[in-house]
Amino acid sequence: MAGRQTLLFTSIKHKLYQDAIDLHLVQPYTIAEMSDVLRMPSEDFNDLPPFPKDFYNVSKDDILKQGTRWPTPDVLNAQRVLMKNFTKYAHEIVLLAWELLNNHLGLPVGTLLKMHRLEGISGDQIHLIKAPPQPPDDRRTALAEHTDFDSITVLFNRLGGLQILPPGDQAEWCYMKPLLGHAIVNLSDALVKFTNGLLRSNIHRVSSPPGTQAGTTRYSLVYFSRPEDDLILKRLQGSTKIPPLAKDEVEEEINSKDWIIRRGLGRRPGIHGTKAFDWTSFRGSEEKSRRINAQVNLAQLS
Ligand SMILES: O=C(O)CCC(=O)C(=O)O
Ligand SMILES: [Fe+2]
Repeated sequence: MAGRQTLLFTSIKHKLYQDAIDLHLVQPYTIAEMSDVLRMPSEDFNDLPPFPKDFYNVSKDDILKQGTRWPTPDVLNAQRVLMKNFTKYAHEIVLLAWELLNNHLGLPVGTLLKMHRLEGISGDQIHLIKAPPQPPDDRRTALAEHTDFDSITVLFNRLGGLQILPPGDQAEWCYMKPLLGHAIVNLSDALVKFTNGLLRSNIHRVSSPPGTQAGTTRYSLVYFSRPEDDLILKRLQGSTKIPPLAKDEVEEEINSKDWIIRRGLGRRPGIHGTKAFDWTSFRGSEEKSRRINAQVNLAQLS
């Protein structure tokens, strides 16, 4: 873990890395063809929109043939075996993280794992991003500041550009340098809910890659692990480390599927009209995660 409060794991060495590279090798041919399907509007409403890039999401349950089969471009259908292997290996990393966190939090054995089973129906996704080089006079943010709306994100990058914002009001953005043979693991918003803010969501953004890397197309391969669809996202029971709710606090009753839809589609003007640009109604756990008005006893993290 790269810091108790940041709760961002680096250094998970795994045979998965070769699969990730294999998948990257197909991307130059695939993403360009797939990209129009899920294009998102700008997330950055106060500034220039992030620099244009292509991305595409592939559902775990579709790839494992256990859920909805989505219309898929031929170029992706040809890679189903590779995607299936990648999904299984990425999920193994996620299970390892659950074991570690479950122990760390003192939860009953298997609590987190049972909420994120490979065979459980969930919003887990492979997320492919292709970001072209930006001109030297336009090195604006490529992906705006955000937290991920999942439980854990496993991230394979070969180029730099990912930056994280540590906790605290004086915090400054730091680059995360990708290490060969390693994945980066971010903790995300569902864990903030499950632990009532004890674990923080990693606040991150993507800038134009540093130095000479800025001249190269940047591919990201991401696995989003999400709670199973029917689970209600609330503070978990059974750990003495997870802080109690505030007096009279009532948690909202929302299941994982509806929460994902709210976070994922909330910013699409085609669905929500101008309300889509009301960032505050769809944002993640930034306030709790920045710990500026910390209500969480950080000593409990040890
Ligand atoms: O490309 C990256 O390094 C990060 C991507 C990311 O944060 C995301 O897709 O949510
Ligand atoms: Fe992200």
